[in-house]
Amino acid sequence: MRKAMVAGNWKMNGSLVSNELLVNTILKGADKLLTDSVDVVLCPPNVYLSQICELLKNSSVMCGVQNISLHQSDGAHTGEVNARMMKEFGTKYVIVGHSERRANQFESDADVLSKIKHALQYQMIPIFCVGETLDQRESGRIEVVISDQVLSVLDGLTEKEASEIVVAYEPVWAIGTGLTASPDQAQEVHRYIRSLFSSRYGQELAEKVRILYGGSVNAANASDLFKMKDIDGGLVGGASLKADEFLGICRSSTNLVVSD
Ligand SMILES: O=C(CO)COP(=O)(O)O
Repeated sequence: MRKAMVAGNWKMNGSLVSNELLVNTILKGADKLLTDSVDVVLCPPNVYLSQICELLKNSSVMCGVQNISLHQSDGAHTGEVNARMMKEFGTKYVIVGHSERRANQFESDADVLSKIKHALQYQMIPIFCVGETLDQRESGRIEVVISDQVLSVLDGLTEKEASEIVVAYEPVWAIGTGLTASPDQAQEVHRYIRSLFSSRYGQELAEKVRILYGGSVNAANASDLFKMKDIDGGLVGGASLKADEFLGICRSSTNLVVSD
């Protein structure tokens, strides 16, 4: 059975004061009943990692990061932070291949694969993001784009590594736009992603992989999305900066329809 998961990607937002208020309010609402049924993860900007990990220390809410360096070894890489350093703070998850980094930092599929491998080497779970642009969707290329992104990673992973990652389907046109994919549109792509895992590694492994949806998720639309068979939770941007919205999304995910 797949455990639901909701991860908040704070992107480049926050301050020492606002973070403390946000995390403490989330912690008040994220009781054991909730975190027993959904993995709740907060991914702040790196500079706040120490603060957030400290605030989360005795809770069942987990900490993640938004990126790790492509450079695995310590050394002369000005401005970079590697997986080993993140892990020292107790970081459990790392977002890899987000469309904003693919577009703005020119991260390639090969970079994404390297980062996934670095993360796994330090026992961090990668949240591997894929998704098509509006142009790609409208020109009927969703499956080509998604399979290129997914297979370029699966081709470089062992079966064990593939079983350890989380996938996030984030249609680029739905990120930060208020345009959410409909539950049916999202389910269709999630089912396709799972079928790619299944063709490569068999149904049993594919059924264990968690596939999150991201793109304008909020407390009002989350439960309809999370009811879909292959949607196992969410990767949330804007709404993760508001405690009530984020907790509402986490609660919706506990209604997940999961397979045995
Ligand atoms: O990019 C996202 C999460 O990684 C989604 O962002 P929004 O929820 O703000 O659309």
